[in-house]
Amino acid sequence: MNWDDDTEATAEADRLVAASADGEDTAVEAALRPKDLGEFVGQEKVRQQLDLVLKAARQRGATADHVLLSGAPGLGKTTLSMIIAAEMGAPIRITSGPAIQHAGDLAAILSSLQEGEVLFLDEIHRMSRPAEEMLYMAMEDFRVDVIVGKGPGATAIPLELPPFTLVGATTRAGLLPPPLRDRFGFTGHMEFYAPEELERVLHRSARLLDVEIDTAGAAEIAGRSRGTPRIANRLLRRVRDYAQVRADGVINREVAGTALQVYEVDGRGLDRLDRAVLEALLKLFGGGPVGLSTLAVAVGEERETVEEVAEPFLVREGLLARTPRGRVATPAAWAHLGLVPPRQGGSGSSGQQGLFGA
Ligand SMILES: Nc1ncnc2c1ncn2[C@@H]1O[C@H](COP(=O)(O)OP(=O)(O)OP(=O)(O)O)[C@@H](O)[C@H]1O
Ligand SMILES: [Mg+2]
Repeated sequence: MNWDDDTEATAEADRLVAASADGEDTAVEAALRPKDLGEFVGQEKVRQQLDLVLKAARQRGATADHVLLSGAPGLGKTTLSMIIAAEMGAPIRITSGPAIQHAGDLAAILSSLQEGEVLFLDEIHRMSRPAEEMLYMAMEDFRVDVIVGKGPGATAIPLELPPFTLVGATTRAGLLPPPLRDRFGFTGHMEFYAPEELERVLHRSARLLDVEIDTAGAAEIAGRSRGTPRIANRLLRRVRDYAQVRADGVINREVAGTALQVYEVDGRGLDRLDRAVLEALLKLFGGGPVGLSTLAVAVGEERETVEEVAEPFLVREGLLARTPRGRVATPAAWAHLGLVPPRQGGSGSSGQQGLFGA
């Protein structure tokens, strides 16, 4: 089993720009979740495809095919699973891979499903092996074998299940065994959101939270939200606090910008840790290449924290590259911190090339 994302979650926990949910998110997210496909912002492809899958099933009066949703944390997988149930007019049962360690746990859930019910299985890549194998048969034949007894006397009692729709969610589609992946009729890959889409999310959330925000204010927050609605909504709540205490309650560009400066989230969504990593790389190591361990010591963080918490976003933003010789800053990193890269030594003609040569 793969438990390695636990370290990441702990190290991430106290960050304002963490993509994973914290306690406060969990409390307010239910209120901010779009309730149907029409309200769900962005993800045009997945939305259109899903719309067809669900409409066709409804027309046939059938249960929808199993759906797999994959994508980074906070992009709307849980939200979409609830929308699927709502669109099908079906009840939804919510559980997760780590909660199902024994095949028996899964058998209990499956055998109590109603016809047409949506079973949402979050973090499906973290299910135990025996449960996974039981799921294969349940998905394909709507049947499970319940094993009674132990050893040579054990018998398998077949149990018919009502047709149901499994909606699996994973942040790591690559970790799913192919036989499991193949049993989904439809796979939706969730992408990071464009700034304009996040602006729409923000205007909608502001309306629900009853706070006034103008176009420029929403744009300011959207640009710092790392392509992720969950982060956009969290930043909105912090900016709302600032607007309430220090301004007249209205969120405009200046209020949003100043508030996020207070919380150390910069114009591109980098926080203190991200900037510390970049600054060390540029100022202490001339832009690299430098080894991960050295870089971690320089910023006073664990190796894993730098690698799993800070780097993925820096790489995605094209600010940092991981090369076989070590970590290297890109020209965009120098520009972002307002620094000038040192002239490369040697022939001169190798210039930038030297920075990226592996
Ligand atoms: N397309 C969207 N339109 C509007 N709001 C969205 C959208 N996607 C996500 N959100 C908001 O972002 C928050 C996080 O979404 P959600 O919980 O569905 O993410 P997730 O992909 O399930 O994350 P995780 O991987 O951590 O489980 C929710 O509060 C939801 O309101
Ligand atoms: Mg979720």
